[in-house]
Amino acid sequence: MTTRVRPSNKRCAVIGGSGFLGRHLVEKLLDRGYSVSVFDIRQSYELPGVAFHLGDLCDKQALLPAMKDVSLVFHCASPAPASDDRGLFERVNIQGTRIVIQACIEAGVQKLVLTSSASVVFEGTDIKNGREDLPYAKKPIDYYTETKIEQEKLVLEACDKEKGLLTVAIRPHGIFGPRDPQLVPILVDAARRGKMKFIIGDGTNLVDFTFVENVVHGHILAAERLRPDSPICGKPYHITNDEPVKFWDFMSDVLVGLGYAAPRYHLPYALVYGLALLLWLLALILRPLVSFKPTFTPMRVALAGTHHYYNCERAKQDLGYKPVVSLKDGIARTVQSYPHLRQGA
Ligand SMILES: NC(=O)C1=CN([C@@H]2O[C@H](COP(=O)(O)OP(=O)(O)OC[C@H]3O[C@@H](n4cnc5c(N)ncnc54)[C@H](OP(=O)(O)O)[C@@H]3O)[C@@H](O)[C@H]2O)C=CC1
Ligand SMILES: CC(C)=CCC[C@@H](C)[C@H]1CC[C@H]2C3=C(CC[C@]12C)[C@@]1(C)CCC(=O)C[C@@H]1CC3
Repeated sequence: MTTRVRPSNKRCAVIGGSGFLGRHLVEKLLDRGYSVSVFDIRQSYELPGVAFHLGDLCDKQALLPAMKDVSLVFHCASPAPASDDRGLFERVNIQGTRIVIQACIEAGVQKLVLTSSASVVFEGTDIKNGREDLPYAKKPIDYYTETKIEQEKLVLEACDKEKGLLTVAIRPHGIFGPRDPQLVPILVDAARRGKMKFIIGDGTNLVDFTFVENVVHGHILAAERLRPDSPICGKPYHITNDEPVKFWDFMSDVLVGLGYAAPRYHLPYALVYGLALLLWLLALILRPLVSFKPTFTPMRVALAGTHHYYNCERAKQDLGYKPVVSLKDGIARTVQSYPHLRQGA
């Protein structure tokens, strides 16, 4: 006779646990006494108390062992937005998420916390203090966002008290912090190539950037409050630093902190957006002959030149969320963590 071990509520799995956010989440979960299984396509570190399971999340048979005796699953895996590969995003974020949900049900997992994105409502035009009830973008800015929308819908619709699976989605925005492979490295690369001299637009557009430990805090609060009788079941939550900042001030603080000059010269938004669109079209037409990846994509120009900041009152009310690290401290800790990206290093 086989006895099924009752999943302990301190055993969890982190899908995407080798990534930037995933690893910070794993570290905090360990601090809080959880034992953690990581499921990822790669292993990027080793830590006592963490069991790694390597595989593609689209493969249910590979996923199931990572969910054995686990009551809580965090799903924070996704291909990087910069890959711009529609087929890959659809396979991993949509089909793969269906498989994650099926695996959770089969393995008897009780709670699934998805890392979604605040960008699921962003269409490239201003969002000021956006709440969770804004409609999903009808024209998402890229394939990544298009598939993040479908992914979030799938996870929230899977919330079913009768079947015993409770779900919630966290929507962070502009995550930054130590070990981030995107924001600071892209910025420094642009600065080193002399492309960070210009401010797109008048430089007053406000944006949310969120220190990674605040994003982790939001995930853990959501997981611990997810119960059959709680109002959070099947809902999305914005998690930000709750300190909207001028996009170009944030970029300047990071650049200056690393020893680079802050951007100074203004370029009209419409001109840069038009040029980025032209370059993107050119890259598309020439793709069979030459492959080049422009730094200025329409999506990046929209992110750099519009307001996009979000209200996180719902998370404060329902999750008891409050950022644990201020923007100023987050920037200082981030800058300190990249000695190899300093000017002259
Ligand atoms: N960074 C940000 O500013 C924001 C991120 N998010 C969301 O947060 C989550 C985490 O992002 P972040 O930590 O930045 O991303 P990372 O790329 O650092 O982490 C994602 C991890 O998932 C892995 N992965 C990708 N595809 C698969 C697959 N098919 N099977 C198993 N593992 C896979 C990646 O491996 P590999 O690196 O080899 O691809 C990587 O280790 C994502 O869902 C993202 O959409 C939301 C808002 C903002
Ligand atoms: C708030 C939020 C969603 C941030 C996302 C992070 C990235 C998309 C940005 C990180 C570095 C940024 C950057 C640009 C656009 C947006 C980022 C990629 C530029 C390409 C914008 C145009 C420039 O002048 C150069 C910038 C380099 C850095």
